Amino acid sequence: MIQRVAIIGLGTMGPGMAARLARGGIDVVAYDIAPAAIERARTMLAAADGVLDNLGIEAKGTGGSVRFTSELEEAVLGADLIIENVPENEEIKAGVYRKIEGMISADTIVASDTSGIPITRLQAHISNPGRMVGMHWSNPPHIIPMIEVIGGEQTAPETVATIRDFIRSLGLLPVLLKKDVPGFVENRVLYALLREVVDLVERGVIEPEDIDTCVSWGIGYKLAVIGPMALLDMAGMDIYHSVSSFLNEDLCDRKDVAPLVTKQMADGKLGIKSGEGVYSYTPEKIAQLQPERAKKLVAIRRILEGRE
Ligand SMILES: NC(=O)C1=CN([C@@H]2O[C@H](COP(=O)(O)OP(=O)(O)OC[C@H]3O[C@@H](n4cnc5c(N)ncnc54)[C@H](O)[C@@H]3O)[C@@H](O)[C@H]2O)C=CC1
Ligand SMILES: Cc1ncc(C=O)c(C(=O)O)c1O
Repeated sequence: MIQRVAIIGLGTMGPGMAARLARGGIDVVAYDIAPAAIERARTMLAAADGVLDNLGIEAKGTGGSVRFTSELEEAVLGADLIIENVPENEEIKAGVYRKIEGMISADTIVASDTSGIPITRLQAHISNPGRMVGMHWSNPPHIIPMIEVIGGEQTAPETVATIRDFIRSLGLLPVLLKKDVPGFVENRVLYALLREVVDLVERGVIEPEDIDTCVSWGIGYKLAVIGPMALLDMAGMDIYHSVSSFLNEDLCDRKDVAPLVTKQMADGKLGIKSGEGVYSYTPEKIAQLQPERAKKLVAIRRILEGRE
């Protein structure tokens, strides 16, 4: 029974994850190497809690708790589950595993929120790899209920089953992968789409604002209700066969990072986190955008769950 969870890493994903776990009655101790991240996380946690109220997510039992600490050992002491949530860099993740394995019992489950580093690779950096599993949340983690569960080659079946059941106990949706592939499933689909989108903008086929409208109000809107495999049945496999017979060979299949992305990185234009990316963001715009997006995601989710 998982009752106490340690979250290591409080950046984009950590605070929302902590809020959602606590709402599920879990006691969370959250740590970050950067004190500023811990302070920022306190504000983000409060905001996420407000969104969970708007989502109508009731606290389980008497509700869980979230405590922040700047001491790694305090975070992991007595934890039933460790969620590693540090930058998408294998060496940084490996460093965390090396640090904590002397602090936790050999059978404490260590779950990585990695976006796509194969769990089999991460397992090479921890003792008793059978207790390591992928637990890939989606951003924003307090709103998106689907969590991918990925076993590496050495992950014990009972580890996968424990995390699957834990996610279900929170009222969330575990999706179990049959194979440990780079990017897992959600990000392989997302990155195939993003590769095509960036290519179309880069080639001057369409403006960023217009492709956002096209995708959000076209396939994005549809896919929220009708999954891609079900969409094949709705469109007709014959249509898909005909169109893919000429279109597949024309789709972007680049194996490198698009120049547009490389330039944005070189210019420090990372997006909301740097104030400018594809679009520009003032602090006021950011303060308005995130609750506005949360409100829309909440409304859509209520409808998709048949609660409206
Ligand atoms: N940003 C996103 O949309 C999503 C990210 N992920 C994955 O989750 C993980 C975390 O992603 P983000 O929250 O976006 O990263 P982030 O870069 O926003 O935050 C990472 C946090 O980890 C902290 N950190 C760095 N080294 C550390 C260490 N050794 N010990 C403790 N804390 C340390 C940093 O101070 C920072 O606060 C990554 O593996 C990422 O791929 C998963 C789903 C969505
Ligand atoms: C661009 C991008 N990359 C990774 C992830 C998740 O791992 C997300 C997301 O969760 O939305 C994303 O948007």
